[in-house]
Amino acid sequence: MATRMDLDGKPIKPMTICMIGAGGFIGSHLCEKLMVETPHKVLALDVYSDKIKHLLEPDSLPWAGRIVFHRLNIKHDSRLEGLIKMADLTINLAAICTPADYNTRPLDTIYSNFIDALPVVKYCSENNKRLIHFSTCEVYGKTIGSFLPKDSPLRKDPAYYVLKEDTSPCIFGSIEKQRWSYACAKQLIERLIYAEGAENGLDFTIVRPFNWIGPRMDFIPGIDGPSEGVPRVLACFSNNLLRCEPLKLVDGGESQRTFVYIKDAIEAVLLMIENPDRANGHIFNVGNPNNEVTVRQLAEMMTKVYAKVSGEPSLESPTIDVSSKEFYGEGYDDSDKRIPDMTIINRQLGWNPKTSLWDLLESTLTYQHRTYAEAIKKSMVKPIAS
Ligand SMILES: NC(=O)c1ccc[n+]([C@@H]2O[C@H](COP(=O)([O-])OP(=O)(O)OC[C@H]3O[C@@H](n4cnc5c(N)ncnc54)[C@H](O)[C@@H]3O)[C@@H](O)[C@H]2O)c1
Ligand SMILES: O=c1ccn([C@@H]2O[C@H](COP(=O)(O)OP(=O)(O)O[C@H]3OC[C@@H](O)[C@H](O)[C@H]3O)[C@@H](O)[C@H]2O)c(=O)[nH]1
Repeated sequence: MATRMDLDGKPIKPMTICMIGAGGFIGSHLCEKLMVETPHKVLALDVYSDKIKHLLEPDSLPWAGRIVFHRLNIKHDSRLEGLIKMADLTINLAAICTPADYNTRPLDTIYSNFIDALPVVKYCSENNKRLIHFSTCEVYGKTIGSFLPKDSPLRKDPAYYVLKEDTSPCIFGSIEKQRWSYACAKQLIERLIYAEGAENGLDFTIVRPFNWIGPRMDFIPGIDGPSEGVPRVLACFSNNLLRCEPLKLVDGGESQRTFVYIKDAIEAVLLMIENPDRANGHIFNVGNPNNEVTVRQLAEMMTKVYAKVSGEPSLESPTIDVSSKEFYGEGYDDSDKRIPDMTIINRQLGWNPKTSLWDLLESTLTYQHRTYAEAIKKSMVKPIAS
């Protein structure tokens, strides 16, 4: 492998990375990228390894020995500090991060996103180790524009909705709207990390992902996850399409999101890993401002793309409305609009997303169809009554 150069033309020394939550959606893509394109070593920590099995076995893989899986729960495992000490850099991805949990399991959500991350920050700070911590675009909460009258012309002014790391406020709903338990816990851990940087010199980077999507995201209920489980929207809609059911639009599907392809986003993370002088001390939005849709438009586009990749006709009524109370339960609330400002990541790392929403849905739904269609068909064949 040729020596890799950083953005300032300096050779990059191979490093050891302690990746917590390596077995999840983002972790699996990051591990893959690090194994295929770099000489870095990964200590991969998670309670699950299914999504990175293809990187761990067989022993004949070209990167064998550069990735080692440690099955552990960071809530209670004395090996954590030792593994952080063995590494040059720690990346913390571990979290409960599906909205269906925020209002129904608020304690687990707060513990997972704040309390369980505390020792990771502490061990990094005490041992002078660099930390890349995964936060979320949800820390912005609702836009300022959402509080303006519906017909206010100011709603069209980007100053009222574009989300900027260093100037936008964090606006959450009331305490009984437990949806915000996640965003609030993430915000407090960001503040703690920032304070460790300011008071104790911790070298940190905070990542705020804006709806990264792609293969291996979450699970398909009843196939590789619980039948009653509610994953994030990509997997919910994929599940509906695979089962030829209408896609459920929560509260009319009016909320807006920008979606970025996981492979584009992982490029940004690799730049952070390999350019510490440019990434340390920064908070980065990572998203694709050009891929904005309402959830209803997402449903319509996914329906069209799925018909194309599966060769199956779409339903006559491809969507159905459902209230948030019915779908998520009491205490749900929503972010209205999420457009990331890209100035800081562009200036520091020169990163820009490349893939259009149509293209990323085409590759992702091709994967979903190839991976799940047969299993779904089998699960839907009802046993004949004797
Ligand atoms: N995917 C996105 O678009 C997105 C958006 C915003 C923020 N994020 C943040 O990025 C991070 C990763 O997200 P993801 O989409 O890969 O989620 P994910 O659920 O697929 O991955 C999280 C992983 O962490 C592991 N984990 C959780 N608690 C653990 C513990 N106590 N000990 C060990 N492992 C534990 C889980 O088993 C899982 O494999 C999270 O912090 C999430 O909040 C993701
Ligand atoms: O079947 C569904 C699922 C979801 N939705 C809607 O689709 C939108 C997106 O829902 P997602 O489940 O992807 O989650 P959100 O975008 O709200 O939050 C996510 O954002 C960033 C991360 O921190 C987390 O991964 C998650 O909190 C929401 O408005 C939700 O109400 C539907 O209309 N139908």
